[in-house]
Amino acid sequence: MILLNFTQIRLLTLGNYLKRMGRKNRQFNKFAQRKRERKEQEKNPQEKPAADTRKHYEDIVRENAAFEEYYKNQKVCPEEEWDTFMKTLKENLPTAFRITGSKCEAAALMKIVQSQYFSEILNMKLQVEGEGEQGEEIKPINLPWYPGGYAWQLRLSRTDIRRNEALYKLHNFLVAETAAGGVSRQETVSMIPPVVLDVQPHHKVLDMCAAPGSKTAQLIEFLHAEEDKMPTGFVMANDVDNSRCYMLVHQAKRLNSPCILITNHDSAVMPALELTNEQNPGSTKPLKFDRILCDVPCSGDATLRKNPDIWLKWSTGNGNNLHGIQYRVLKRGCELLEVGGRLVYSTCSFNPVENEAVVHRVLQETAGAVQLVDVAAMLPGLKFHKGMTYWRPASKDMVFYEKYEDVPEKWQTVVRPQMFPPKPEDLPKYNLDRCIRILPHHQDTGGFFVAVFEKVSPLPWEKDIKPAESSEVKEEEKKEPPKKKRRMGGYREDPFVFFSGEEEDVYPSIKEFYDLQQDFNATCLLTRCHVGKKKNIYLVSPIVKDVVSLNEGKMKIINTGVKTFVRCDNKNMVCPFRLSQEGLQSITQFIGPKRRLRILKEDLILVLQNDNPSKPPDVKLFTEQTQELVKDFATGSCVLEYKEEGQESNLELTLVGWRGVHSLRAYTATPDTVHYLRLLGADYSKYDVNKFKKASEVPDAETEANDVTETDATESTSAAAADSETNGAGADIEMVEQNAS
Ligand SMILES: C[S@@+](CC[C@H](N)C(=O)[O-])C[C@H]1O[C@@H](n2cnc3c(N)ncnc32)[C@H](O)[C@@H]1O
Repeated sequence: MILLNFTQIRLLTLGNYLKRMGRKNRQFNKFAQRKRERKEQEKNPQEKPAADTRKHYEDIVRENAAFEEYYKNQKVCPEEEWDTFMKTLKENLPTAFRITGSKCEAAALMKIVQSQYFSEILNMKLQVEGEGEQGEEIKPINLPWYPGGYAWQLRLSRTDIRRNEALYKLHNFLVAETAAGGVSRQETVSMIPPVVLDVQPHHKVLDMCAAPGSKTAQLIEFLHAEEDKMPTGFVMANDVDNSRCYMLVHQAKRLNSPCILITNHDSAVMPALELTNEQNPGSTKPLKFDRILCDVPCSGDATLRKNPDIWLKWSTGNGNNLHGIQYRVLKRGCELLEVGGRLVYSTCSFNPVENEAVVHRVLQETAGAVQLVDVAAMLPGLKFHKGMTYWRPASKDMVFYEKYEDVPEKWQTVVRPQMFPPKPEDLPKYNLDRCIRILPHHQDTGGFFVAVFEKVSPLPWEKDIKPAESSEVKEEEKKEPPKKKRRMGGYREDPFVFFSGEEEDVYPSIKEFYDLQQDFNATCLLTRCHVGKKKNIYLVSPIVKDVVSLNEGKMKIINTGVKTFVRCDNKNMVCPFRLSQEGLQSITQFIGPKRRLRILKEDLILVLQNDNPSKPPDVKLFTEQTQELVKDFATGSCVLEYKEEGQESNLELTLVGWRGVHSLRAYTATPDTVHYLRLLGADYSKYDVNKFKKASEVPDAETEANDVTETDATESTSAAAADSETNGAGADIEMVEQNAS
């Protein structure tokens, strides 16, 4: 047992202790830190330079008199809980994560987490000073309200995990599985909005303010709830900030979904889009969404535990300034929502001006067309306070107002009439108490606000819009060549060029080689260039194709489609395209037996453990069964399949493989390789480096560089790692093989 000696059972203290332990192993390296800061800044330029924040983070005085005065006055927390509320706010945030991926992989990973990684934590004890040898267990908490029980909260902060040698395996696990898409690190309360949105595989889902995309990832996971079945719905993830849209691209890439579309708009003025009208083929209808997430920009003061720099800059003005954009985004969300659909409005702010005031304003304007829903039953075991029904907007000089008439002229453009609460007699109309307020001390998390709406009828201003908005495509238009697509100003993405059908130049050889089934829809394949050699071929679901084709001129599409085929001109392969692991899950059901190899566990481990592209494992090393299978199997890209035969497990893995002249190998990126070896219970120790040990062996700069590999899962994943399928480089390998033979 590892006994950690602390003066208090406080995460803050634990953090400091582990920090000291970490420092023993790691000298501070200014050069590496500057490099890390520069990288951070490039990734997220809208945020303040890391150098400023980093300097403060460790020594920030976690106090702000105006914050306390404002929220005490607003009564966001019962008086008897105030001290606990403030005390918790000043502590570091515990780590939380979700296990993701296909059902069988998630179940297998869950077992591994519990049996291997949590046992390490359970062996650690927090010791209270003066209480002898015994301490309190740092027991991981399974979040009772998360579907399938796949989410966990630890009593350790991210820094604790990163800096403590005893936890290096857990740290490596979180980093590697985040890159492989097996785990998503996400703050506990931030997981709530997608859960209460209740996304089903057939839903058209819009995430209006999506970056960096931790909630988008959940929406995609819920959309793919039916394993091995392409959802008929899709997720459109939008953000106004172009650079942050690329965080969404990385997030989506990790999850390999052909059902996601990333767009770059101000969602308060999101364009009206169209969809093919299934009831009347050849005509279109307005695209309305079944589910909308409206996780608006906010003052973020409920994230003080994670972002202590907010203590330094908090002011009443922040909330007042954001109310307007929050209202406009929510209002547009209500317009884009299908009647019968559900919308979730959320913020990470305690401020009623950003929360209930925005909700109330929209409820008032929509006159009963949208209503708040009570979703407490969807969150068993979650502690929260009900929404507020009374608050007093305040000006920057901390004067609180009962009614708009009391607001001095100089503040009237800041404190607006719509920010005030409903009159007591109108309260029953709005059910503001159905909103959910989570305070940090409720279950040792960040704070959060969630309101769930349902649209029960068209909005008052929608009633006059006739269904004629749906437009017929006339016969003569059908025959005309497609009009030149209008390009959006300043919009520079490569085009999305769909295959015309089976007659597309490269398609026949792909179809023939991969034995593609008749029901595969070739028009869902696309490239990103009009002319020249096709390099990567992407796949989207039919509904995404419909949305892109009908609306490309109206919206700024940043990304869509999973990379499914990659050009690989190789004289041993009749088809010039190899498969890509990214798109394999989506296309595998259409690939015929000609290019599939079902191999044994030991053979799969053999190909995965080989990481030398110039020396792929010779077929003679495989079991007789596999040797027999590959004997007459044509060289080139293929699907490697494995199914665990056991009563307790139903693990099924599908990987991209490469049949060489004399060899067989996997074609996976390193994080995926580690993920599969882990699931198979095989040795992956060469990837599980103890950076603390390494630090004592190599110069400082390298150790610091190792640290940089850890990124916030919610912010980014290693795009490079995910992209480079490092376990294989088909063409090169073949060349080596040929030379050898
Ligand atoms: C609270 S963050 C969203 C977090 C995200 N939902 C997640 O879970 O990872 C708010 C986001 O809204 C974006 N944003 C701000 N104003 C916007 C607008 N008018 N339209 C669309 N997005 C906006 C910001 O760029 C920011 O990425």
